[in-house]
Amino acid sequence: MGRTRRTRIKNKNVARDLNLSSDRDLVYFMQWMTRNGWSQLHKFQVSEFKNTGRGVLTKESVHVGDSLVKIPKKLLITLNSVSQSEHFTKFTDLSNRFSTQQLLAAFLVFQRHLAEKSFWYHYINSLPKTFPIPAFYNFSNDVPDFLSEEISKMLKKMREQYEHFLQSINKRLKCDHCNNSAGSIFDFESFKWAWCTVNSRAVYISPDCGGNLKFQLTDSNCLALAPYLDLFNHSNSAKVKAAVTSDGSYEITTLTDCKKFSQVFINYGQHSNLNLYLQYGFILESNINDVIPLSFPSIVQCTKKIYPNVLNSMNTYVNYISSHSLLKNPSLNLDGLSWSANVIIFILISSNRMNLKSIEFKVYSDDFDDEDLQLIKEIALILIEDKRTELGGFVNQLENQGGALSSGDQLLCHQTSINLIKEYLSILDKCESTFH
Ligand SMILES: C[S@@+](CC[C@H](N)C(=O)[O-])C[C@H]1O[C@@H](n2cnc3c(N)ncnc32)[C@H](O)[C@@H]1O
Repeated sequence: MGRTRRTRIKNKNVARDLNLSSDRDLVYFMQWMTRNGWSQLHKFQVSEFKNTGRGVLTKESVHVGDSLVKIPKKLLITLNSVSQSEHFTKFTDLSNRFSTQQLLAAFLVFQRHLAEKSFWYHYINSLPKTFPIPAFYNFSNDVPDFLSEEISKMLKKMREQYEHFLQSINKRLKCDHCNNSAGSIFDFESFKWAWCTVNSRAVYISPDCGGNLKFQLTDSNCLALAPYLDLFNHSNSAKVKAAVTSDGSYEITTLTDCKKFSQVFINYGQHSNLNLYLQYGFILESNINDVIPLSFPSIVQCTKKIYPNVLNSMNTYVNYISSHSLLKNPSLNLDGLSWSANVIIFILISSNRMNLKSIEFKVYSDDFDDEDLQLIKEIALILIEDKRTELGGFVNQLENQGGALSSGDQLLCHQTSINLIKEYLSILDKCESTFH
């Protein structure tokens, strides 16, 4: 192959991303950051990537130990910023207790409504208008139960925080800026946008960094929005260190190298795909942190296929399982069964052959003999086959629904739910292979 053609093919693979540095909102945003004490530490360029959407590309090599970003204290939105805003605090009844996320979200709603009058105007303009997060689209009716339960929980939390905030403000009080009432400024749609912004973009800070607060909190004050840092996407292979420097800046140092002209990732933490989907609206292929959650009834149902009487003699054992938190997060994963799934199956199949003391001894000494392991394996293979059938059905059902959706992020959210389940199917194959 000639050199020119080889180069062209190589470039085709790397150069699919779109340079966003001349995007008007981003230009104003960077200018505002610079005016307020921020400076670019590397030749970074905000770009649109084919697989991950908007993120940060580096035009030079970045090495272990390099600082990626340093966001000045003045540009961080913390509860201290919220506390200091008299415009905002005058609406709220300070005898109430709030959560950090609730206050940051409400503050963002208020700042967005101030438009050009807000110090954060250019930051707010740089934020996405919609999110490919299932709770943002109220997807809970169109997806399998295990997903809709999680989405409903998230929606419920968001709703409750909104309702509670609304009850804690003087709704009739007029805003000095626009003369509208507080009740009309803090509408649910704006709150939902702000809540999803905080949920998918806030970083953890030490509670001490928040300063003196006017508010009483229901949690520890440990979240902040960090403009520009929140343009970095996540990868499991990225390793970073976060620290608040002596001048109060929020600094991220990379513990992995980044090649010239590649995307610079940070790490949001060790999340399963379900968690990534619910909180951030994306999933990772072959995610090492991924697991397929199992419900206790589904384990019992599969066990009954070989041991039909299993539940009849089991009240003591079920109590034992519940009281020892063994029901916590049973799952299938790339290495087989999680510890709790293993133990639940073992207890279920042993209830007719052993007394509780012997079972307990085996569970806590992890002393399963070949016969035990063979019996557990038989149930595990049934569980895997059942899950495969169930998940295959969900994929078909979701693929048939896709046509009715129109908006970009809504479609993306729908496609991600299909990809999540397809990833589960591939985990099942790997999980099964550990038993052969
Ligand atoms: C902190 S923001 C990162 C910047 C964001 N992409 C933007 O355009 O502003 C987090 C959001 O970025 C997206 N994201 C982050 N990492 C991703 C990844 N590896 N693949 C796909 N989307 C990702 C998700 O939409 C997530 O909710």
